[in-house]
Amino acid sequence: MRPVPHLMSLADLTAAQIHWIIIHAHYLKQTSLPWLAPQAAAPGTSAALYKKPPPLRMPSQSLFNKSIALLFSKRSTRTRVAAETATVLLGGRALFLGREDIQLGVNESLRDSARVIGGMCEGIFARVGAHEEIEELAQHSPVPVLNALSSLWHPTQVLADLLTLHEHAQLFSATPNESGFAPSAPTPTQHVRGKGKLPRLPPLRPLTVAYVGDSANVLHDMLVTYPRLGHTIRVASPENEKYRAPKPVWDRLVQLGIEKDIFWTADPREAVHGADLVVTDTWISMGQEAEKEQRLKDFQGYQVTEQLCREGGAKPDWKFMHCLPRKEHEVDDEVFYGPRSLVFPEADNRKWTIMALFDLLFGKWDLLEQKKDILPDGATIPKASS
Ligand SMILES: NC(=O)OP(=O)(O)O
Repeated sequence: MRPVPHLMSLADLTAAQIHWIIIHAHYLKQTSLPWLAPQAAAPGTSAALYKKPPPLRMPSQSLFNKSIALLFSKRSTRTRVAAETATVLLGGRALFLGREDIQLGVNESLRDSARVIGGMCEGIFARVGAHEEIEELAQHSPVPVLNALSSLWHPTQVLADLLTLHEHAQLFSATPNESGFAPSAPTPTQHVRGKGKLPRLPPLRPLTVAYVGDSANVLHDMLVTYPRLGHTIRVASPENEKYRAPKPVWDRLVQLGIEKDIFWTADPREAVHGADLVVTDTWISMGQEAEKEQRLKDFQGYQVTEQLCREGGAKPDWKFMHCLPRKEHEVDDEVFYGPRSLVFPEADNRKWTIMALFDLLFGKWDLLEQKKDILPDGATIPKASS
C-alpha cells in the first residue's frame, strides 16, 4: 500500500521537486488558458476569417469525479478562489468548509474530522491556526493533506511567487551574480510529456531577494526554498525575537544545511542592498489584531518605498512582490501600483500553482515519490551559490 503523501512546507520537497511543480504549473496554465478564453467565432463568420482559434489541449483531468475538501478555519480570497477554480479545471469538485459550516474544532476533534472528511473526499486543502493542527489532520487523514496556510508555513504562496519570477525573468538584467551563473539562451518552446511543444518556462538567473517585514509563514517558506534554488536571501525585521524566525523554522534550515545562507538584519536599508526583488507581507497576521498598535510602532521605517530602496542600494531595476492582502503602511502606492510591481500576476499564479499541486498530490499521488532529481527535457535548476 502506498503511503499517503502530504505537503506541509516546501522544506518537505527537494529543489528538483519544487522546480518540477513550477514547470508543471506553467504547462497547466498554457494548456488551460485557451479553454477559458471567450469562445472562438463560428467557422464561416467574418471574425473567423481573421483569427484562427488556438489549438486546444485538455489539461489533466486527474480529479474527474473526485471531491476536494477546502477546510478553512481562517479567511481567504486568493487561496480559496484559486483552489475552487483549479479543481474545476482538473475535472473535480471543491467543497468549501469554513469554520461556521462544520463541527471541526467546536464539536469534533481534528482526528475524527480528518478520518470522516478523508473517507468522502480525495484530498484535504486546509488553512489552520497553529501548525500542529494541520500536522494532526495529516496524521489521521486517509487522503493527502496540503497546507493552505498555517502559523508556520505558506507553501502554495511561494510556488506562485516562483512561477511569477520565471515568467518575468526578462525583467531582471542578465548580468551574472557572484556565483558566476550566466543564464543560457532561452529556448522558445519545450516538449512536455508527449503533449507536443509549448512555450518553455523561461529560465531565471539567481536573484538577490530582500524581504522587509515580519517573520511570518510566507517568509519561512521563502527561507527554506530560495537558497536551494540558487537565490540569495536578505531579511530585515525589528530586533525583537518575536519578529525573527521561530525555532522549528531554523531547525528545518539546519536540516537542509542552508541556515548560513540567510542574511538577517534589523536595518531595512541594509537588507535591500543589491536586491533584484523586494518582498514584504502583512505586519499584523490574522489573530494578531490585539497587537496592532505595538506592531505599527515596531515596524516604523519598514515601509517599502522608492526612497528606502534607493538609499539602501537596491538594483536600479528592482521589482516588488507581496502575497496580498496589502496595507499601505507596508508599501506605498507608488511602488505597489507602479511598474516595478508584480503583485497581480503573482496573485493570478496562485491558481496555476495550486492546480499543479492538486494534480500531482491529490490526483496522482506522485509528487513525493518521483521526480526527485529528474526534470522534463531541457529544464535546469540554477546551481546554488554556496
Ligand atoms: N496570499 C493569500 O494567502 O491570500 P488569501 O489569504 O486571500 O488566501
